[in-house]
Amino acid sequence: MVLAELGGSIARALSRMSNATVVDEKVLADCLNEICRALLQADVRFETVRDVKANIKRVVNLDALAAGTNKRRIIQQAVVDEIRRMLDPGKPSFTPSKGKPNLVMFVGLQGSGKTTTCTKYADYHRRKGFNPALVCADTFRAGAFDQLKQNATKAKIPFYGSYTESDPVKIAVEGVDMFRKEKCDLIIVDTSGRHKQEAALFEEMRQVSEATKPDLVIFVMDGSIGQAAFDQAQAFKQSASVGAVIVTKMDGHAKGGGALSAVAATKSPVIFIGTGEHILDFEVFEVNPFVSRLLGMGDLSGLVNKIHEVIMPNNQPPNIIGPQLVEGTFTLRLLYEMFQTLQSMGPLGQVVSMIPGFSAQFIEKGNEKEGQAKIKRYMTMMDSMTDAELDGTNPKLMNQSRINRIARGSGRLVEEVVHMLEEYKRIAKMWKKLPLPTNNRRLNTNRDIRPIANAIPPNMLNQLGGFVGLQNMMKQMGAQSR
Ligand SMILES: Nc1nc2c(ncn2[C@@H]2O[C@H](COP(=O)(O)OP(=O)(O)OP(=O)(O)O)[C@@H](O)[C@H]2O)c(=O)[nH]1
Repeated sequence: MVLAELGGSIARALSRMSNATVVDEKVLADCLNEICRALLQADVRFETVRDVKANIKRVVNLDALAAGTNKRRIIQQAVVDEIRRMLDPGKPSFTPSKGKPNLVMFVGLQGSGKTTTCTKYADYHRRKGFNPALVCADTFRAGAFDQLKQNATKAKIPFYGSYTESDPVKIAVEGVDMFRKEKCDLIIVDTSGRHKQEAALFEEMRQVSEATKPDLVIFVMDGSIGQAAFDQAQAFKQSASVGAVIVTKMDGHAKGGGALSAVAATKSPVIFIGTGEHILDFEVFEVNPFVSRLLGMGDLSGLVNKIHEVIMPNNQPPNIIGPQLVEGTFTLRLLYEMFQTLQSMGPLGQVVSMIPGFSAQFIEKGNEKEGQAKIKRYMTMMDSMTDAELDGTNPKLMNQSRINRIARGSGRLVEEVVHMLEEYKRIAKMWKKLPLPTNNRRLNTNRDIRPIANAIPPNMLNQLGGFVGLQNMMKQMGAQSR
């Protein structure tokens, strides 16, 4: 089960519970069983799943809830909180700060994706304004230096290594000295891996670490090993004072959820995840926005960041979050305009899951072409709608004869129109649920929310209750500023 499927299964279980006529013990038990099954399938440890279930049950005591309490919302919140808790090590990581000589050492087993990840990490920080450099202290694997050299050259990042020197400590010290003199503010040392955890590997890591004194040791781990990540992360943490973890190969692997929760259980913070072989297949990992995206609840701050950071380097954020909300209603026209903007934005997969209502499954990684085609199909069907239908707020408007006409007009099947309308209703429902503003004026000047407010069109911002409304909404969605 890939991550998107795990998120989809949990979201479906919640939606079934939400749609039940009466929420009683049986409905709650069915919902929890379904969620536990999905977690176990993603290779989350049995003990963790058992705790997740027990904690939710403790919070949601249906008998003790006063009449009129919104049980659905309480269950949903309890589930979201528990998934977040499961992935949260409760410990922040060291983060490099600009202008200081930050030194970061990468460790991990052979083939975990360490060398590839070093370059992704360097490139990510360069885009954030750092001046990074790479040192290849992997003298164990023949070809390691060539690989780093190739990656670094492609990414235009300075590198240091040697074909002849066999002492990793010597190379590390020389490389670090050289880049310190060149005033690089993020020096990344790639160390050797081994096929398995063994004394020689840990001894080499200890020596390189002692000689260079890194500010942070990052352990790179292959996410496809699932819950086995617990033992591996624990062993590295104890032997190499690991301060942060990067989990790779989270694309298309069944056990990613298990790996993430297992690492959290060792109280090591996961700071990034690798989602492919390309240099940009690299995502910041923060628990709250990650869980929101996983469950199709969106991640507005991540979305705006992405727009600023990668897709629109000319500083002109596109109007993706909502061209105009008509009297607070999420209409088909709004969805159409959102699709229009999305189509002009290039790589879709990562971005789409940040929009509330779209899960990672809407456009799966590696299936972007199919995702594009789906959006095109939806838009063709919407092109056959009247203005009244596109702007309509009455759910009964779309009767059978209108659906038949739209299918005929767009050359698509009736079932496809029905399916598109169902998707629209689901997304609109999610938007309706976005927490609404309160009048807390004290929060008016939070500069972290300002860039997001700037990226949202004025009419939309008004609908959300202005700056303060947006601020409250982001807080309640659990989004964090980055
Ligand atoms: N699908 C996928 N492949 C990845 C990811 N990260 C790395 N890889 C691939 O995994 C393989 C191993 O990566 P390397 O960077 O060579 O691994 P390494 O840990 O440096 O290996 P050693 O230098 O031998 O210790 C390469 O083919 C990478 O392209 C990822 O996030 N997703």
